[in-house]
Parts: sequence; structure tokens; C-alpha cells
Amino acid sequence: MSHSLAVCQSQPIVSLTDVCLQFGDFAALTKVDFEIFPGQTLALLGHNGAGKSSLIKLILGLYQPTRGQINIADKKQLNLGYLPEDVSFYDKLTGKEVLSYFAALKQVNPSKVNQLIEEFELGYAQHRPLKTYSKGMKQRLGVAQAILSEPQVLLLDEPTVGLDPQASQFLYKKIDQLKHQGCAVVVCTHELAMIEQHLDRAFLMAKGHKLASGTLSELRKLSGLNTHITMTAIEQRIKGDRYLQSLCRDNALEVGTNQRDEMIKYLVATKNITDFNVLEPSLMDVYRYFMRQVFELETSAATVQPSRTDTPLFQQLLRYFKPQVGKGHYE
Ligand SMILES: Nc1ncnc2c1ncn2[C@@H]1O[C@H](COP(=O)(O)OP(=O)(O)OP(=O)(O)O)[C@@H](O)[C@H]1O
Repeated sequence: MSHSLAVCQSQPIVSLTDVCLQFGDFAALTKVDFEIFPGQTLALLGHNGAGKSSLIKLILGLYQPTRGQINIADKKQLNLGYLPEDVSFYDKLTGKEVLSYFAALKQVNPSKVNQLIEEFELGYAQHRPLKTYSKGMKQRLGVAQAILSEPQVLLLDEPTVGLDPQASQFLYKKIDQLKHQGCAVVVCTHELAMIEQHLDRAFLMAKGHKLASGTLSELRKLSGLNTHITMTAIEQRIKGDRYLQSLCRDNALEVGTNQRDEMIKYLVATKNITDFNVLEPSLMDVYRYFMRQVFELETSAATVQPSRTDTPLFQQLLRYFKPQVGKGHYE
């Protein structure tokens, strides 16, 4: 995918600025800033109805923004690949016929069809009609269709729904390969444990608004969630150390993610402890934290502690999420 590598990896290939999308009176997206980088996998996350698919459809050009701008880095037509949420092809066609049809549509060399059939391990079924395919086979075919034209940007809407763990792993292996070839991959998913192993950045949304974006490490810091350090016989080993004892809860040392490195140095240098485990907040922990903030802000802003209102996150959320007692499902 040399064409995409020509774009600087640190510059976004697509950027949305201050984008709004209205359906009549309903605001599906409000003032969203969003960037996609070549050679990176971006996880697009949010509850049902948050606006993820709408964002994808804006990038595809299926919707036009009511307000704001969509910019493409090299100003040329963007080569996009798309796997919709519900992949459905004409089921009397064979797998090979489907890919050949899309190859002709996208003016791709027919030899690419055979290559992808091989790569996606569909050779044994290529002459069978799709009605005989399992969910996983159809999904593999769907992704093969999406990457036929070697896209610069690949948009995958819930690619692993209904797949067994092995089939999901297969798809993510392909996604990683494409990313390493310079493709910008956007994955819209609710399967956080799976995407956590593969993402470079995540973009969290709620009710059409951007909540936060960044690497997992940046999001952990922004959330302020604690890291837990565990070790065997912890109570005996920290005996007499008031500092460590003050941080010990439920057989683990609990420190802010920002103080993690300092704590590790302290354990090694001062206590000669090296056999500890560091448990950082997972993507699910971070996701739940952000969603809870929205929920709390909407339902109980009047009772929020004054100290919390000083944080950049709180101020950011306050721009969008005004108290609306009894609404939403953000617990
Ligand atoms: N064409 C449309 N006309 C009117 N409302 C729409 C249209 N498309 C989407 N919406 C509304 O916009 C909101 C965002 O929908 P969207 O499909 O983008 O959410 P999503 O985050 O992808 O949800 P899910 O996780 O359930 O797929 C929803 O409230 C939906 O009902």
C-alpha cells in the first residue's frame, strides 16, 4: 500500500472538524472533532446510538455534515474500504462470484480475487453459494471485499459480532497486517477486551458527542483511575513502611496511573522487591469510567463535589452533558 505510506504517518489522513449531523430536530452528532492516522488502528467506542455508524457514514460520504468540515490529507479522492454492520450479499452467488463482481466494480485486477480467497482461507468454499456459508465465512468474505482495492482507510462496523474467538482472532490478525502496511483502520465495536490488544488509539463517544480520545495510556491518565500492584505476602513485606501501608487496599498497592513508575522505582530501590505484578486499568475500566461520568453529570450534577469540577475532564464534559435527571443508561 505504497500510496498510503506516502502520507506522513503523524499527519491525519482524514480529519473532521466541528462536525454536526442533524436528522430533522435530532442531533446525531454535535461538534465532533475526529482524526484518522495512517498505519494506526482506531477503536470507535460508545453505547448503542452514540453516533458511531453515523460518523462512519459521514466519512464514506453517505451523509453530508450539517455543519463543520471533513478534510482529506492529500486532497485526492480517498480510497476507502467498508464493512457494514450487517454484511449481506446476494446469497445465490458463490464467494468467488461476489469478489469478482466487486473487483470489476472497483476496477481491480481479477488476480487479486484469487489472492484474497487464498489469504482468507475460503478456497475450499469459493464455488459454493453464500447461503451455505457460516457467519464467520461471510464475515471473512466481507472483509476481503472491503480490502480488494487496497484502501488507504478501512472502516469496519462491528466486524467480529457473532464470531467465535478463533474467527475474531483471524480477523484481527488481518487488521494488524493491513495496519503495518500503512492502512488506517477504524473499528467500531462493543468487544472491548478483544480490541484492547490491537488498538493504537480509541475514540469514545456518548449521545453524538466526543467524550475523549487518545492512546490507552493517555486515556488511563485522563481518567485518573488507579493502577494496582500486587505481590505475594504483601502485608509482611510492607510491614513498618507507613507510606506503602497507606496505599495498601485489598492486598494490592493502589497508586495513580501517573505515579506508577515512581512506585516501581521505590519498590525496587528501597525494598528490593522485584516480583510484583502491575495491573493497569483495562479499556473496559476506562470506558466504564467515562460513561459513568456522563451518567453522574446528567443525573446528579448538583451534588458533585466542588473539587471534581476543577478537572479538565469534568469541564470538558460539562460543555455537553447538562443535568437531565432520569435520562440515559450510562451506569
Ligand atoms: N437516517 C437516520 N434518520 C434518523 N435518525 C437516525 C438516522 N441514522 C441514525 N439515526 C439516529 O442517530 C443516532 C445515532 O445512530 P448511530 O447508528 O450512528 O449509532 P451507533 O453508535 O452506531 O449505535 P449502535 O452501537 O447501536 O450501532 C441514533 O439515535 C439513531 O436513531
